[in-house]
Amino acid sequence: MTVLAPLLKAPGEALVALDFDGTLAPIVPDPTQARALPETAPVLRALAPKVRAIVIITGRPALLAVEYGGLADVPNLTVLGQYGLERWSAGSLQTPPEHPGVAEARAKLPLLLAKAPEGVSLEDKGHALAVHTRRAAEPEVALERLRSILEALAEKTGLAIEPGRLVLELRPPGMDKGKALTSFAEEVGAGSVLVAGDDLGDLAAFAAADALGLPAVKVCSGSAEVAALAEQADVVVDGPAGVVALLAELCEEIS
Ligand SMILES: O=P(O)(O)OC[C@H]1O[C@H](O[C@H]2O[C@H](CO)[C@@H](O)[C@H](O)[C@H]2O)[C@H](O)[C@@H](O)[C@@H]1O
Repeated sequence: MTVLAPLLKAPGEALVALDFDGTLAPIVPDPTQARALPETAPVLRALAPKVRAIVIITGRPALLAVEYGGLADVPNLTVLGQYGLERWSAGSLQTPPEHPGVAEARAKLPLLLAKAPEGVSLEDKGHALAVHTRRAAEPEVALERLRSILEALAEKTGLAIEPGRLVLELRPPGMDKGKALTSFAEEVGAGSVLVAGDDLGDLAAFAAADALGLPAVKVCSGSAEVAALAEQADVVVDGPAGVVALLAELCEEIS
């Protein structure tokens, strides 16, 4: 029996919830160069009319996920960006006012990062600040060295630390992918859910999928970098190519 069976009893009620980086877009050294695999948008366009809704829940700003995914013309698609703070659908973006701690952290970070190893970079997402170490010579070492500095800054500015794949983000507290998934599933009246992710931030979405009490399929986009998500998954696929293949299979299985 296919792992997709929980969705196939009433596929028109299924909510398909997808992460972006590492799940639809292969991980690359430079965050500005990440792009969804070219098969992604066509598969989502074909799947959209067959399911209740498709939602992308991402740490990225919603507009960037739409742009980097080539997703602007996918029908029935909502993008919840910045871990659920932002919402994009049908070409329109809702975004909240900036948390005051972000401006404070933005002002302090250049000095704090002045002595960071070469290759450490800052991604300013407006609502959050991400410190990346993937391009450092020793990425894990650099990340550990920065952890206590960034934790202290988060505490001082009222922000939360979001750990990810060779990244530590300072972002407003209070929202996470689990809360975003729960409220969206309730809003659309989902009868089942497929949730796919690759990183620690997706653990909350996996837990929310369990807590909804609906038939659910939790998909881990596998990598050597994150073990915790695979342990919670119903199925581990081979990175973004495996995710898009599974979505194509779902599309085909729904007659
Ligand atoms: O929730 P997601 O869609 O998974 O976004 C999480 C963060 O992903 C991005 O960083 C990751 O991908 C980069 C590009 O492949 C990679 O260079 C980096 O090492 C990864 O951590 C993104 O840059 C962040 O803003 C997202 O929050």
